[in-house]
Amino acid sequence: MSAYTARAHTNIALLKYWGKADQNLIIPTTSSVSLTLNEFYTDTTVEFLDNLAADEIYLDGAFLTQTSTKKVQHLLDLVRQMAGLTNSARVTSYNHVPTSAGLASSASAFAALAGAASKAAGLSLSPIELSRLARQGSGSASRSIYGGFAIWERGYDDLSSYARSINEEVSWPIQLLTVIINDQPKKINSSNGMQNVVATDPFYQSWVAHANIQVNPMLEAIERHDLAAIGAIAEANALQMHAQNMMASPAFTYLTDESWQIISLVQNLRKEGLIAYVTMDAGPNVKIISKPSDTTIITEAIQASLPTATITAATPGPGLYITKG
Ligand SMILES: O=C(O)C[C@@](O)(CF)CCOP(=O)(O)OP(=O)(O)O
Repeated sequence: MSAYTARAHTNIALLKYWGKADQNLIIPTTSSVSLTLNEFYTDTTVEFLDNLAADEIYLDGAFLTQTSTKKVQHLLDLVRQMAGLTNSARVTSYNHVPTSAGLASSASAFAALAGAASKAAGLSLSPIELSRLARQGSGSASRSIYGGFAIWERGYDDLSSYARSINEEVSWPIQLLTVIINDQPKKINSSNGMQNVVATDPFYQSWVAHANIQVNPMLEAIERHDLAAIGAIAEANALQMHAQNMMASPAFTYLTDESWQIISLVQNLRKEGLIAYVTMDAGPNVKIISKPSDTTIITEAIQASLPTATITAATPGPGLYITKG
C-alpha cells in the first residue's frame, strides 16, 4: 500500500460547538457554522506497513508516546475496520499553525489524518464520509473537510452528524484578525471544558435551544454576504458560549482581563462606524470578524491599547487536499 499526504486547514466557528450529546461518537448538542482559514493548516502523511509492530506517530518531527496518541489510534482503528486491515501505520504530521497564533490545530490535524489514512488504506470516501470520520477524531475537524463556510449539522447518530459545505469559494471581503494575547497552553482543554458545562450548567439547555435558533439567521447572512449580520450573530453566540462556562460548577472562564480589553475596544470601534465583531474559542485570544480594508485601523487601535498582542490576518481557505506519496 502507498503513502498518502493530506493538507487540511483549520477553521474558526462562527456558531460554536460546545457540548456533546454522545461522548463516544462525538455527536454535538447543537449545529455549528465555521469559516476555514487559509493561513493555518496541517500536513499529514500516512502509510500502512507490513513490518510495523505498532502505529508510529510523529508530530512536528517528534515521536509521540502512546498516551498522547489515543485519539489518533482511535481514528486509525476506525479506518482499519472500514478497510478490513490489521496493519499498523506510520503517521507524520506537521502543524503549520503558529503556536503563537493560539489557534486550535486539532481541527486541521484530524481532518488531514482522516484524509490521508483513509486513502492510504485504499478507501475512497466521500466528503460526508470523511467529515464523519474526522468528527470521531475531534468534532471541529468535521468542518475542515471543506473550504470557506461550512455547517456541521448536529444530527443524532454517526450517520446523520456531519458537516457540509455552505460555499467553498468565498469571493467577497471577509477576514478574521487573530489577536494573540498569550500563547500559554490553556488550563482546561475544549473537550473537558464543554463536558463540565454539559454536566453542571443549569442553563445549558437554554444555550442549546438558542444556539440552534441562531443557525438559520447565520446561514441567511452568509447567503447575503452580510458581514455585519454574520459578525453580530457570531459575537452574541461566542459571548453566550463563554457565559455558560461561568455558570458551570465550578465556574471557569477562558477570558482574561486582556481578552475583555480587546472585546471592549472592538465594540468601541463599532461605535465609530467600523464593521468589527469578536469571537473567542477555548482560550483568551480574540478573533475579529472584519473587512480586510480595515486591517490597519484595527491593528493600530489594538497595538495602542495592548502593545504585547500579536495580530495575524486570516482569510478564507480551501478544503481538504490529498496527494499520493
Ligand atoms: O470549534 C468550535 O466549534 C468551538 C471550540 O473550538 C471551542 F470554542 C470547540 C472545539 O472543540 P473540539 O476541540 O473539536 O472538541 P472535541 O470534539 O472534544 O475534540
